[in-house]
Amino acid sequence: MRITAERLNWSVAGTPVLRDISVDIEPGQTVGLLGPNGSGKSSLLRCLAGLRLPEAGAVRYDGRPIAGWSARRIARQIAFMEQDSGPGTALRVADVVGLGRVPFHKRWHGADATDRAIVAAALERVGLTALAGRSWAGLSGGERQRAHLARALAQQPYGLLLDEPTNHLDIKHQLELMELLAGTDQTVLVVLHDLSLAARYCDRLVLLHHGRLVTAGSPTAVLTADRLAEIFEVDAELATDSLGHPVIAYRAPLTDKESHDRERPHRVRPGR
Ligand SMILES: Nc1ncnc2c1ncn2[C@@H]1O[C@H](COP(=O)(O)OP(=O)(O)OP(=O)(O)O)[C@@H](O)[C@H]1O
Repeated sequence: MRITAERLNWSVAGTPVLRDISVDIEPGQTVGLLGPNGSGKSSLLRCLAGLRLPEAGAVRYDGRPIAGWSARRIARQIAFMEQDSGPGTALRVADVVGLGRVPFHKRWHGADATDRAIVAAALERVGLTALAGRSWAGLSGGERQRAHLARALAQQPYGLLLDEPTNHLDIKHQLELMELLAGTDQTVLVVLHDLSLAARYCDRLVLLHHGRLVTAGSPTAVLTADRLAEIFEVDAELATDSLGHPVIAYRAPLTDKESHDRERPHRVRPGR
């Protein structure tokens, strides 16, 4: 599925959060959404998931504008895994993952054998089969994160929108998650703070700053030492490891002055 944001603008109490953002994610691509804290990544995902109504612009799935679509209709197309979301109830893990099947239930009907098989397969895919019967409340942060991914997979969506899904995951599970995302033929937009993971696993990267799109393109085109200095305010070195994977070594945070001294014309400033 192609997911498109077309000149999106969204603000809170008159303060612009997203400014004229256009992004086009081709079917089957895994795209990393990057940017410093507060740059608008979660807000953009929420607009793309139909949870925020942009003041201007459009969100399209396969070219069709989603304005006015029901939550159920959207949930049959895309799954959205939010940051640190959780039912916070006494549900079992399998019940939480089963919530991913709700958009497909017939009216007044609960889960059937097909739903249960899909939930079991999703739990297996994230390595949580053994915890299916456990109470949600007792899960660790990383287990919850994997269960949320299983819920999103159980939706069998055409598109996946994931907000920092590697939070709480140990390194093995981070790599497994990224391999799953890179290997799926679903369209994926994933918010990541780990720039090395993003560079290694994503087909393309989209970089936001102060609610604006700075650039979008291949990892090598987007992640340059100058951009890391100007946008993320760190002094960093980009290299390739012995396996050929891109790695970013951080030398130090930059002071405001040092970062401004590296400023280039493409730097996005608040209020412009
Ligand atoms: N509902 C809201 N009410 C008030 N301010 C909001 C709301 N949603 C977003 N914002 C503000 O908009 C800006 C962008 O927030 P957003 O959560 O999209 O950033 P982000 O890039 O996902 O940040 P982070 O990396 O810290 O998760 C922030 O300054 C945030 O405080």
